[in-house]
Amino acid sequence: MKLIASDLQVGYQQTLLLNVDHLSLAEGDSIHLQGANGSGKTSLLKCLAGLQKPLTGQVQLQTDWPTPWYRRNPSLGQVVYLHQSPYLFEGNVRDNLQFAWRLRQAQPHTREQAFTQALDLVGLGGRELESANSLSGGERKRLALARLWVVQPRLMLLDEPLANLDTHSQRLILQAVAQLQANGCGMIITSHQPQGVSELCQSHWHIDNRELRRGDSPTAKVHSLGKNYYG
Ligand SMILES: Nc1ncnc2c1ncn2[C@@H]1O[C@H](COP(=O)(O)OP(=O)(O)OP(=O)(O)O)[C@@H](O)[C@H]1O
Repeated sequence: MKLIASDLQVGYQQTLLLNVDHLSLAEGDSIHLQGANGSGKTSLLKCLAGLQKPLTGQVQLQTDWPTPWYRRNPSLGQVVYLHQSPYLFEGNVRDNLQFAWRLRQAQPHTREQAFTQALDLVGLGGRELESANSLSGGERKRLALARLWVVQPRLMLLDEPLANLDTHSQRLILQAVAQLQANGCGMIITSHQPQGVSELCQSHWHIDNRELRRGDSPTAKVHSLGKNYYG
């Protein structure tokens, strides 16, 4: 599975934030996306996730198998965007996982094990029945990641998952992300804190002067991105 974007212009009405000639995100890729505040990182991730329309250009999802007739949106449960301040559903912690489970194509008998694993991974084990609204900001982010882990997407777009977290929560989040990555999930992760994220990622992209560039070379404009491009 691969997301491919070409001739993309990201922005709002008359405001152009970012030009991208061509990019791809495939399973197994891991990319750290950086850029100044307001440079358009969130907007780019939203365009890639299909949550926002680019000004021009298109984003396509390439799969190795046909989408079943009953699945109107082929990216549902396959490409997941994690918001900076994740939205949690009304109800308890378990309800939030239950919702995510509907998007997972897995045997029903594996559900309880998946829930337990997901909550243990983010340090929320044993708190299934607590109201999601009563969780702290850091715990909410951790639950959102557990929810994402339950889905087991093929591609994920993580928007500042470490922002406003203490070091314990950051470590738990990075651990869960690393496990998804080990399962082959491709990812773009934005973070102003390179510590921990840089080590996880094989590629570094940087938004500079409205262009997407390789982080280690401000002159190398990104054309065909992904694992192979960077060798
Ligand atoms: N719905 C919107 N309508 C108009 N402008 C918007 C909208 N959403 C974001 N913007 C503007 O687009 C610019 C880029 O925002 P975006 O959130 O993509 O940047 P970012 O690189 O993720 O920033 P940060 O590092 O602060 O999270 C900002 O100036 C923002 O005000």
